[in-house]
Amino acid sequence: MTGLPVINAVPARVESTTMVQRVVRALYDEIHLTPKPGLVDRANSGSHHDMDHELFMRSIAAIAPWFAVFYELGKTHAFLPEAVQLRLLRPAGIACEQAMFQATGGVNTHKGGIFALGLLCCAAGRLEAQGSRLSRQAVCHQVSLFCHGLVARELVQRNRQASTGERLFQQFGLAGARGEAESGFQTVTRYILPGWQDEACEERRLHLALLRLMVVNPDTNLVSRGGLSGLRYVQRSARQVLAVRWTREQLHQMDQALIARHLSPGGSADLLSVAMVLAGLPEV
Ligand SMILES: CC(C)(COP(=O)(O)OP(=O)(O)OC[C@H]1O[C@@H](n2cnc3c(N)ncnc32)[C@H](O[C@H]2O[C@H](COP(=O)(O)OP(=O)(O)OP(=O)(O)O)[C@@H](O)[C@H]2O)[C@@H]1O)[C@@H](O)C(=O)NCCC(=O)NCCS
Ligand SMILES: Nc1ncnc2[nH]cnc12
Repeated sequence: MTGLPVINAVPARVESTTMVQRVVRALYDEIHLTPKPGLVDRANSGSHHDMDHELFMRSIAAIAPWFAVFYELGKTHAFLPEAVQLRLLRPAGIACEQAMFQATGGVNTHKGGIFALGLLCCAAGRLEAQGSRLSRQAVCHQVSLFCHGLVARELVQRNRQASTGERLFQQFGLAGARGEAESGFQTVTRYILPGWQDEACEERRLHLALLRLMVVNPDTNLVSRGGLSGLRYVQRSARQVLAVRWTREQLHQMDQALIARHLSPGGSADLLSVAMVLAGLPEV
């Protein structure tokens, strides 16, 4: 691949048409959403001392062009077995992570987002090269086929504990981003998309989806920062907010509570971007 394709930042309010544009739009919409309990947004840095809104914008600009690469790799290898696709994708995924780290001075802003959204772009490229229509089910099924056996290969059998995810699997049996991808983003398709239209207002729709994700997602970020008690605290807090006709003030109060506990549901932020992309696809 000579050079990187130019991806213009999606102008505000332009309806995304391609999967790559949907993904880049979702990354911008996620960081724009404010407030987000424990997470970086336009108001504050949440529970992060090493990143802010501007750093996320720099990170998105650096990784955005790579989603077209992931899409093209899906097209190029569309007639190879799904089982080899992740191995063929990973070098580009790691190169994209390096572009992120270069843009952020070594801070991990979008590692999970690159993995999840990169897989979605690759799945879309494969399906479109095969002449198939994109649907939520078809794209998620492709991702689960790409990642079949990933948890067993990389987490169960792994004895060295290199990364956060690998350590947390050994300690708590949580499969993190790998398990979510291998399931075909089941947390999103089963618990978030069915109620996507429960709120008419776009901002409340995203807040509702994020709160619901915090209730159900076994977020390894929360566990790496606060153990299982940290995860349970966030799940309980989100459930309490959802029990009433919540307001932005309640979200702000939850934000302050998570910041005080240094808790950040970064995995749920990534899955919110996944949900935005999938919600834009036809169901079948
Ligand atoms: C496959 C990998 C991406 C797995 O990476 P890792 O071994 O670290 O495993 P996980 O921790 O499970 O996942 C990494 C990130 O995924 C997000 N995440 C966490 N839980 C979930 C979940 N249940 N579902 C989905 N996604 C989840 C999370 O990312 C977000 O949080 C990060 C920012 O928060 P912070 O607390 O500051 O994070 P740090 O502590 O700084 O992170 P560490 O550096 O310490 O880990 C930010 O990344 C958000 O995105 C998890 O951090 C990886 O091993 C891999 O293979 N990468 C190569 C790329 C690739 O293969 N691509 C192919 C397709 S393009
Ligand atoms: N807004 C955000 N804050 C912290 N971590 C994140 N990971 C993805 N989006 C994030």
